[in-house]
Amino acid sequence: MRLTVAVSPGGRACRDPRSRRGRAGCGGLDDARSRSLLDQRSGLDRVSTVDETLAADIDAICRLTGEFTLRSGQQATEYFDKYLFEADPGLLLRVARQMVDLLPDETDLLGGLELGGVPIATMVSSLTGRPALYVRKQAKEYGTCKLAEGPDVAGRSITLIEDVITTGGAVRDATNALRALGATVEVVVCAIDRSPADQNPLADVGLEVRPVLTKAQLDAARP
Ligand SMILES: O=P(O)(O)OC[C@H]1O[C@H](OP(=O)(O)OP(=O)(O)O)[C@H](O)[C@@H]1O
Ligand SMILES: O=C(O)c1cc(=O)[nH]c(=O)[nH]1
Repeated sequence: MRLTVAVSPGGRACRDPRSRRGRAGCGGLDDARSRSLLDQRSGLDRVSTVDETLAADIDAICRLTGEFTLRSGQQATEYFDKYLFEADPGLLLRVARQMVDLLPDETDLLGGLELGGVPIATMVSSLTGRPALYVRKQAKEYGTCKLAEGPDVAGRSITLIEDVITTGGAVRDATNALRALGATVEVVVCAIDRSPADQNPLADVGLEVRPVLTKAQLDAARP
């Protein structure tokens, strides 16, 4: 089943993405229809295709249990292996389509964070026609010596594209680095936000987090 709904722009601060995502059955998305919906993206009203089983499908393929050390140094008994959805072309496309609706209109560049944000940013770039940027953890030490690979970032508005947010540390580092290069960075769109509910882990750097899926949604989607 495919549903089409009208939504208003905004992110974690001004709308609850849960309100437009459910759990019950949904088949594949129609390419021509989605393209035509994307073409309508302008102004304040957006029309989205709701993917009702995305949370369940992502959870089923990505959630691992065990003992994991996270990037932040935290210990966890669960880990969302984003590469398991990114390596699946259908799932990657479905996540990217949901991200399209979360993008601020003023986005100049889609900044995919190394490594897991890169394939997502590339897919979103392909869907929207907006250029991608590939943001390294550290600048290369040879060749162009760039941290952000792609177009020049000075004076551009960059929306960050991330796979998973836990503490927000990786996104904070990228935000600070890009701002130091002269970019405007105000929003991060992520596939999975597993940070504590109802807190913005990036409020300290003035960044709005717009998740496709939260940990609570993934928990709720479990059979
Ligand atoms: O919000 P944080 O506490 O910073 O944690 C989330 C970050 O940790 C992972 O990075 P990692 O370096 O493991 O990812 P990669 O495989 O994408 O390089 C993930 O891809 C996020 O970038
Ligand atoms: O915090 C992390 O490092 C992290 C958590 C997670 O669930 N998945 C991931 O790729 N990284």
